[in-house]
Amino acid sequence: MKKIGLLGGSFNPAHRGHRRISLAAMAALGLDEVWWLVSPGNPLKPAKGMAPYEARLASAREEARGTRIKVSDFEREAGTRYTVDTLAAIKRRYPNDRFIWLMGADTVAQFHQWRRWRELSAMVPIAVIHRPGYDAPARAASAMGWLRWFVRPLSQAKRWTDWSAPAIFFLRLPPDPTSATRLRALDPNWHRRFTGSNRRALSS
Ligand SMILES: Nc1ncnc2c1ncn2[C@@H]1O[C@H](COP(=O)(O)OP(=O)(O)OP(=O)(O)O)[C@@H](O)[C@H]1O
Ligand SMILES: O=C(O)c1ccc[n+]([C@@H]2O[C@H](COP(=O)([O-])O)[C@@H](O)[C@H]2O)c1
Repeated sequence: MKKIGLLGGSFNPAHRGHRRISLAAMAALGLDEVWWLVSPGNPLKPAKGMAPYEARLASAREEARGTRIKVSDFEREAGTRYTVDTLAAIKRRYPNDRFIWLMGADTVAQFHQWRRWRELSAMVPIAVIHRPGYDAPARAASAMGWLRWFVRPLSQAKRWTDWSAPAIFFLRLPPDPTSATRLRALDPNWHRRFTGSNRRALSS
């Protein structure tokens, strides 16, 4: 049995924040691996401004290099877009492994808009990762009205495989202020580095 953290994201582009929180979560939760599930398209985000899938995947591979982070195109392969469907498919395909869903505190505000989010919460434990500026809004989020009944103390975090879902806790890791929004503002054409002839030049 492997213990695996799942970090779903747009990775538009992947950045040092993703890498840092994944490595810190690995240590805090005793994970064997973290899988970055590169989303073909977040159902709640506009397609406009989303770089091509291959570029996002390539940026994630570069950022994850040399670690136990595995970059996965599972959602593209399985044809799933909603996390509840992705988790069902992953659990079917890897019945002997244990999974925990990792998400930054900023995503909790919209969690009540995710498809069948209560059902999703009953499928795997959830670790909410500290993100500067988002912790208080996360605790006050709409979904927390229900999820708060299932909050676990951080002191039990390493024993998450003993828990039955729903189970959620707030993981305080060294904060990292990096965001893809900011990186896109600095370099709107970041994806060119990972596409077409540039990509071939880089890898040769
Ligand atoms: N610096 C960070 N600290 C904590 N969590 C983060 C950080 N960056 C990203 N995450 C989390 O990683 C997951 C994937 O994030 P995503 O690919 O959307 O990056 P992002 O920087 O949040 O992008 P954008 O600014 O475009 O929304 C989400 O759960 C997000 O909350
Ligand atoms: O399942 C849903 O309804 C749903 C709605 C919004 C976001 N998600 C997932 O949330 C993860 C984070 O997305 P993002 O774009 O904020 O990086 C990613 O795995 C998305 O597929 C999932």
